[in-house]
Amino acid sequence: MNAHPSLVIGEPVEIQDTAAQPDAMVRFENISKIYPAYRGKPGVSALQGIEFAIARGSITGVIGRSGAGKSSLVRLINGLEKPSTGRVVVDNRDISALTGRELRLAQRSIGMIFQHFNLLSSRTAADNIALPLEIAGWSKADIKARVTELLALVGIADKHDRYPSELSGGQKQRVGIARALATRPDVLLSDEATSALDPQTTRAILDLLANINRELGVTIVLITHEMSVVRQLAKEVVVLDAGRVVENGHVADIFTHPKHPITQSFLADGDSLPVSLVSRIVREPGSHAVIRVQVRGAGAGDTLVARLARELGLDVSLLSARIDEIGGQHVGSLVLGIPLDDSGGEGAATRALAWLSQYQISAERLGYVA
Ligand SMILES: Nc1ncnc2c1ncn2[C@@H]1O[C@H](COP(=O)(O)OP(=O)(O)OP(=O)(O)O)[C@@H](O)[C@H]1O
Repeated sequence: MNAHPSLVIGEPVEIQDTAAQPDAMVRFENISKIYPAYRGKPGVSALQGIEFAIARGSITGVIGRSGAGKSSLVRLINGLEKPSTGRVVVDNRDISALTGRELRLAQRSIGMIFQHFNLLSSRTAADNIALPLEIAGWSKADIKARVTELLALVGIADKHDRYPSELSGGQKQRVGIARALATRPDVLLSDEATSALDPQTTRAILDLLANINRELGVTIVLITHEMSVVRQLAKEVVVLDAGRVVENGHVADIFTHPKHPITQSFLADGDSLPVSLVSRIVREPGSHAVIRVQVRGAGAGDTLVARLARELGLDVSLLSARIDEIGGQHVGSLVLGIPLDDSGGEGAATRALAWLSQYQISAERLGYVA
């Protein structure tokens, strides 16, 4: 029933022979999570019948609408929450059974990054990164060496003595990533880590996470409500709805043949790009700047590319186009390639963005293609 043998999802619940999954880093076994009634508030059944595994070294996206149970699922992985039924096995240990010192030790091998970074404002970047090492009892000399290494790894070696208030959102998240990796975890949990960042910075942070996965072999579990984030980074995706896994498998399979209405609705959100195009978009200047234009209304986009090309005298390429009819309106997006100048300058792309903005057409720069 599943496209990928390491992901086994129940609906109805299919109990996996765990011996057949020697490479599972995280295994959810018959998990449910019920938050009990509290001070007159009714109990909440946040997760039911969760049964799947996350392969060692993989990048798995967990996507769902608000309240679907994503944060509950991720807090079960690092033992911040206990399941109401079932076990969560991380690196062959039942983390749900651990308490006290044993749990704290296990948590050192599971790093986490957050939407709002969760840095201490009174500490410099270096001292924020040092914190988990201080707690783990490392010597001052070892901490100093490790922090220098981590700052370089996340590309902010020059921000050692900066306070969070002196850093951009992307730089703060780099500090958060370095802190999460400090104790050399096997698993990195990302809870909406790019939701507060602009598209360009999001892309840079996702590239950094991809490098970390490739170079350090860290298993990444990525919680998000944005399909574009899953599409850019994850190889596997798990779609959650109302506490249940409704679809899972390879990202490319799920995106080309979404079966569940929730998955289809994520794809219709307008931020979707063909997988083949996403894999071509890079951050370093290539031959064309890539600009996504949102179009809306009768005949949306029909003449836009031709007008843009004619009025600005540009050789505009249409890299992708998607127009849906929603409630009788045409809504969609065009992805355009605008050639860089001979010297690699972005004058043409800047003029195109100004032209679009003059007509109140919303547009964003996604990166470059070679
Ligand atoms: N500590 C808690 N006590 C009671 N109910 C909770 C608690 N944490 C989460 N819930 C409830 O459990 C359900 C799932 O919440 P959860 O935060 O896991 O979803 P989510 O997909 O991460 O949502 P969001 O994207 O809004 O953060 C929701 O109905 C939520 O109100």
